[in-house]
Amino acid sequence: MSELSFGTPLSPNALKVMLLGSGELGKEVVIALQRLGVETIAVDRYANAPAMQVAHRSHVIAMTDAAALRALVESERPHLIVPEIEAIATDELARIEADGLAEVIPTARAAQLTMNREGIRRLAAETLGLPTSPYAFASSLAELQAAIDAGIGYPCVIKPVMSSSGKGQSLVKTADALAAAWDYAASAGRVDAGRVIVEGFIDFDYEITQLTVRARNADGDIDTYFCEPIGHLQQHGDYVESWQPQAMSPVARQKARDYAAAVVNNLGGRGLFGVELFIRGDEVWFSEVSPRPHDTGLVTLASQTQSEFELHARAILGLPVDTTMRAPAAASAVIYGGMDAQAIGFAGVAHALTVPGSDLRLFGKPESFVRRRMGVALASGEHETQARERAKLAASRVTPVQGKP
Ligand SMILES: Nc1ncnc2c1ncn2[C@@H]1O[C@H](COP(=O)(O)OP(=O)(O)OP(=O)(O)O)[C@@H](O)[C@H]1O
Ligand SMILES: NCC(=O)N[C@@H]1O[C@H](COP(=O)([O-])[O-])[C@@H](O)[C@H]1O
Ligand SMILES: [Mg+2]
Repeated sequence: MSELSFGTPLSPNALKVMLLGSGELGKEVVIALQRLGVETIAVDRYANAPAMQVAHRSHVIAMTDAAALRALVESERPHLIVPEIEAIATDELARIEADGLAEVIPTARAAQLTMNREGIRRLAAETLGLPTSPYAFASSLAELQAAIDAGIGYPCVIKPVMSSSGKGQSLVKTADALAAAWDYAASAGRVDAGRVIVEGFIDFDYEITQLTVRARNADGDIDTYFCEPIGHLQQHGDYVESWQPQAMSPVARQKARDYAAAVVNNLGGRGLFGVELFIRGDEVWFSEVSPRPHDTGLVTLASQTQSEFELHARAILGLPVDTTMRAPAAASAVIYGGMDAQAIGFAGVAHALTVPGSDLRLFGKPESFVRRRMGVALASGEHETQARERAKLAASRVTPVQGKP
């Protein structure tokens, strides 16, 4: 990489970073960048998104619109472009990178491959030979049925190729539920690409996110760094609780690191990656990877010396990183909106924060949905059980309400 020079925000020598996607994860990345004197530009599909509330300025565009994306990058001329969500015109990012307009984090190719489940699954399973669930892709209900009949079988998991946080995802146990799953994938993904992945169901003991960082070492070369494994619980394909560290057998722990390294080193570039893995005994399956901070990694705000957001900021800026923990254990528990309403309030915040070792993030999303993540409770503890109990107790004390609490 060419050396990035740090300057003064809002001046001609500013080091400028543009986030594509401005949710809760981007908000923490912006805060980390601001602390290092970086000028930040937050972009999303709607106004007053969380990261927009802390960035120097913001823009509302359709990020899947290649022309709109190009025009914005040409007018802002950021040094780095940081994808934050799974709904971006990544082919245009590749052109922007090829034209030398800006550097895409971690690389435009990584953004392209991971934005679509087909790209990353074929890379991991077919190119790198990592164990994954059995899978097939389908562009019609008939193709989907044929793939299941040809060997995937039931139960299986059906997901739109472009989606995240479980949007459009179904667990299908019998053939009569298939048509509904196809329709749901088409209507509820982040982008309707008219295509789904169907995966054989893996009956795992537990699942983890292996946060892995590609960052410069003291000699200026890129090294791979691992965080302690993060265990998590998912409901409807969306995370509800996470904790760190997750206890693992030595064999599974080493496989997790090996698989994570294989994937992130193929994707290349600099930054933090969230590698999702399923574990049963000493067996490990690769599931997917985010080439950016991961929602389950919100726990690192309470557990690590440098949170996953600080690690991402440092890595992309070419700075050294420290992946050690600062607490014996920590946990996070999600706070959902629980209602469809604009500008909701939150009751019970002070009571929540009386839980020992607890902390809170309220994201400030302008609109709530029943299953929209609006905040997260964090807690440190002596061990996993204590940290999880504390985080869940703190989260349960925060009550979303209409209007003012
Ligand atoms: N093949 C599978 N077998 C068993 N469980 C699965 C399978 N695929 C997905 N799941 C469950 O559903 C969860 C969400 O799946 P996945 O990570 O693919 O969706 P996502 O929409 O990308 O979610 P996110 O953006 O939150 O990572 C997984 O963490 C796991 O708990
Ligand atoms: N699993 C990926 C993930 O958690 N992404 C995070 O959720 C935001 C979208 O939230 P929204 O759907 O509530 O707008 C994204 O912008 C990102 O911060
Ligand atoms: Mg996932």
